[in-house]
Amino acid sequence: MTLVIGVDSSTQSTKALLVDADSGAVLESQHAPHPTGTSVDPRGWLDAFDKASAGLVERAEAIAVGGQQHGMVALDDADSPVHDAILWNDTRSSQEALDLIEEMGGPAACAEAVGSVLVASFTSTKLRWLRDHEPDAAARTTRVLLPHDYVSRHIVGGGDPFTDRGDASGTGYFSTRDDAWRPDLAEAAIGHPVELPRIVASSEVAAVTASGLKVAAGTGDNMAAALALDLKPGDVVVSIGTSGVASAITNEPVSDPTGSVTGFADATSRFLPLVATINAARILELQSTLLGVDHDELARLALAAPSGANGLTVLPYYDGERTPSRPDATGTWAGLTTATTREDLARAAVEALLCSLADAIDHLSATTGTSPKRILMVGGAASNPAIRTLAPAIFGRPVTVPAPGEYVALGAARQAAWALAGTPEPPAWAPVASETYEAEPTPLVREAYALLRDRETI
Ligand SMILES: Nc1ncnc2c1ncn2[C@@H]1O[C@H](COP(=O)(O)OP(=O)(O)O)[C@@H](O)[C@H]1O
Ligand SMILES: O=C(CO)[C@@H](O)[C@H](O)COP(=O)(O)O
Repeated sequence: MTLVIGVDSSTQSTKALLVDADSGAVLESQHAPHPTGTSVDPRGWLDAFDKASAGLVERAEAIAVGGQQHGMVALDDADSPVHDAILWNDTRSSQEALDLIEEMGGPAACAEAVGSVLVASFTSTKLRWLRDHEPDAAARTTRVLLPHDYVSRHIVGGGDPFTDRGDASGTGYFSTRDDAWRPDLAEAAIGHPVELPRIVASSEVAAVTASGLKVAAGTGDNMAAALALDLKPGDVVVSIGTSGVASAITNEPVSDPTGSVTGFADATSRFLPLVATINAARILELQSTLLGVDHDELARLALAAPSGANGLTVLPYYDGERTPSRPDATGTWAGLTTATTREDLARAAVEALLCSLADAIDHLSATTGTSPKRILMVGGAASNPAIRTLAPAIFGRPVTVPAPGEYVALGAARQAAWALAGTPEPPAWAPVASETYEAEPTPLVREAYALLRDRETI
């Protein structure tokens, strides 16, 4: 049996899967936590990789890493980080995003140049922040990597760094349309030329370790999930991890001058327009903590309350928000009374998360011009019974939930198997088992949410 490893170096942890390259069957799975916060020492991810892959690496022929998108890993000429990695969900560079957009000629010109209108998530805005707030660190920066590139290079043990078009398209210095770096934009962001990783196709081996392990290009986590789920045009994936995401595959690049939809490339030769929110699974985590319950009890409470939570509505932009672009936002609760119950509080939190994701699906449909034929739901919080039960009601459509699994890591494993085979198309693996949930739509919940969303302006 030929074995490959797929890795997900995500916001909260590293997950590693040992997978049969021919069938896609997952044989073993391990994980290790990441340092917490939105600005972290990236070497913590290397330690997590070492722990999560221990005992698996020796048995595999190839490996690939899917990683949280956008994070800035700025290195000096000795390959040491000049600063903590600033992550996709750190909003400190929101003003820098506006400055860069203006320098590029406005939102439409920016979307045309790099596929997306910049927000604080994009790597280039973090480089500009470094230039203006940590000039010594910026001056020492010779090379800029993305989180997954940094882990891949650790696996190889040095050498020329590499990445792929999918993750590169989230930097703000890559042209999705032309499929090429825009080194001029990286230079404009940080103030001097920097070395960028070589771009490698998913079907190629990027490097080979001293022990003979083949390392594929790797990609962004959302691109890896698309590869695992074998997405086709018309499918929409909703992912509920630290970030909330709605994404779809298109054959042509997408450019949205309003900035709601980012025009990413995927890990094949197609495109992955995507809407991302900063607040997702943590909305439920916060609610569980405040109520003093675990995930299952939160679900039980939420399902025991009526639709609309007796008039209680939450705008869940707790940590600032990216879509809509409200970097300074905090959460807002409306409709609390002395009759409000614990059940209502749980229900309102679940409905808020789903309404935010329903907005994301609507943005995606409006920009791609197609309504979803199928909605797939993955990510840590997709296993929550209240999320599964209420998602079809809030989205107004059936929702298909693949069997619980690490789909980013599985997509990375499929890329590793693809690079090993060197074929024009990825290996054909059996479709993942899934269950479809249906419910009567509850449009009044979305109407109440939209009123609150549009009433608040920060
Ligand atoms: N049953 C559940 N109900 C709600 N949230 C859950 C459940 N299981 C896991 N989560 C949440 O999912 C998140 C982790 O999901 P994951 O997709 O691995 O995130 P990331 O990729 O951002 O690291 C955590 O915030 C965790 O609390
Ligand atoms: O910023 C984005 C997408 O543009 C996020 O989706 C990150 O890629 C982090 O993903 P998770 O760790 O939450 O899965």
